[in-house]
Formats: sequence, structure tokens, C-alpha cells
Amino acid sequence: MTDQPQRAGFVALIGEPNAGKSTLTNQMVGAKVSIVTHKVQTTRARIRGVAIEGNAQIVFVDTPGLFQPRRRLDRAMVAAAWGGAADADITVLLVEAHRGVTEGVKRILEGLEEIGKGRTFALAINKIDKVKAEVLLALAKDLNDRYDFAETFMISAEKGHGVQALRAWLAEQLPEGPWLYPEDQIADLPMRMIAAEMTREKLTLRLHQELPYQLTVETENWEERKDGSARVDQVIYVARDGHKGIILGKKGETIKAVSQSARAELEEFMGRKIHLFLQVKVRPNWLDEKERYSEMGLDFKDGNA
Ligand SMILES: Nc1nc2c(ncn2[C@@H]2O[C@H](COP(=O)(O)OP(=O)(O)OP(=O)(O)O)[C@@H](O)[C@H]2O)c(=O)[nH]1
Repeated sequence: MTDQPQRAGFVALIGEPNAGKSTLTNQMVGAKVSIVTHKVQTTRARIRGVAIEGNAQIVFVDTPGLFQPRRRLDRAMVAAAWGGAADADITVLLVEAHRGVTEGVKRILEGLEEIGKGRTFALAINKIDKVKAEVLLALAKDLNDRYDFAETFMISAEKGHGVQALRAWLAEQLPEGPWLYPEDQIADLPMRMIAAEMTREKLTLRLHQELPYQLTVETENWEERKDGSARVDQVIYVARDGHKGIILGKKGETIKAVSQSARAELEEFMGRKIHLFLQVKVRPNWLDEKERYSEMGLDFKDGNA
């Protein structure tokens, strides 16, 4: 650390499916935090990973469900996802070099026109290893004619070309302020969130309509064990005492079943043994906390770690 001020903020990665968002996150964040999920699209913005660049903490967020509006429900999700991009400090649009300006890219550009005012959008043309230089330059010009990007980067997320320049630039753009996550939690943050989402998903599957509104799952503790397994402690927060019984079920049947299926899925995902411990607690004021998170530009309290 130098005596430069600390910086921190959210960077949203958007792009068509397969544009390379996961690969890019992995490169930016480093192997340790590279576990990325394509699971449950329930939250408005999900944390993909946290990168440190000098004095800056860059939190990469995803806007799930952005580009596959199939049903009405999905359309509502698309609107929410755009909200996620709008809330980020910087949004990076990933375009695949060899596919160029597809219909999907055009739709995204239209979206940028709508929400773009006063916000920073950067362009990252990815997979440059797949095209010749002239094609690349023509595409960069074409895209910049269509939208006034703050900066254009040409990268290969897979091979790592240009990734460092992009990360350094992002770090410079972030507002000054204290880091959002303690350093010792960064490494397993995405994993904590994924694990919480898995439990929440199992609760939903089990309880359907009965699922109490205002329910959150948080991973409170993640402990690596010497034998290669991990102990994971989660709390299911409900708003009212009466909801507790619903989650527990008769003789604790419900929570037991949920715990078993969540553990099985987590073990499969991690490829190792997991000891999962679930607790149910009443936290009536969690709505206020939710607001606090929204103020930070994120609405990830549901299913958050
Ligand atoms: N040749 C080449 N392939 C790449 C590059 N970056 C990513 N890929 C490949 O593109 C495919 C999609 O990459 P992902 O990172 O999964 O894409 P994504 O945008 O996260 O996909 P979704 O989350 O499913 O929308 C993978 O097979 C990657 O290996 C690159 O720079 N060059």
C-alpha cells in the first residue's frame, strides 16, 4: 500500500452469453476467487469476484438474465438487470471480436442509450486472438460510432492479453472511499454467496408458496479443514417467529431435507466433502438492512452470503 487514497466500487460486466464474462473475471480476480456460477437468476446483481489493484478494490458484479427474455417474468428480470448495470460505477460491455455487431449487441447498445447518461461505459472487444488486426480496428470504430464509450480495450480474456491494462484503468475510475469487503473475506466471498443461494433454492423447491416472504440465507462461516473438507455454517433469517416453524417443518423434517439436498449440491459443485450446518433465526428488521445494501447500488441481500 502506498499513501494513495483507497478506492472501491462496483464494475458490471455485460455482454451476450459466451462473450467471456466468466473468463475475464477469472483473469482479473486471480485463480483463488475464480469460482463463478451460472446458477439461479434471482438477484439483481451478483458478485462475480473481487480484485485488488494497488489501492483499489474492484467488485465485479453480474447482471443476470439480461439477454434471454423468453417469458414475461424474464422481461421483468431484464428490466431489473439493467437496473444493476445502471447502479454500477462502471459498466464494461464485452463484445466478441469475431462475431462483431450482432443483433444482440445492437439491443444492448440501445439499452445503453436509455440508461447511459452520466454513467461510464467502457468497451472491451474480447477474443482478439480469433481475428486479424484490420477486422479488429474496423469493429472498434464501428462500435464507437454507435456509442460514445469512455474507453476501448482490446483483450483476450483467455490468453490474458490486455487484461492488466483494463484492470488498471478500472481501478483509476473508481471513487475514493474505504474498501467494501475485508481482505480476509475476499477469497471465499463468491463461494459463500453461491452456497447461500443453493440453500435458498432448496428451500424454495421444498416450500413453494409456503416460503416465507422476507427470507434470507447467509453463510456466516466457511472453514477449511485439513482433510480437504469444509465446514459451512449458514443462517436462514426470517422476519417473524411464526415463520421459523415453517422452515423447520414437523419434527425438523423440512430443514433436514433442505440441508441434505443443499449439501449434496454443494459437494458436487466443489468436488469435495462439505459439512453444512443450518440455523434459523428471526431478524425482524432485515428490511432496513436491505435498504442499506440498495444504497450501495446492490440488491443482493436475498441469498447473499
Ligand atoms: N479464443 C478465445 N476464447 C475465449 C476468450 N475468452 C473466453 N473465451 C471462451 O469463450 C467461451 C465463453 O466464455 P465465458 O467466460 O464462459 O463466457 P460468459 O460471458 O461468462 O458466458 P455466460 O455467463 O454463459 O453468459 C469459453 O469457451 C471461453 O473459453 C478469448 O479471449 N479467446
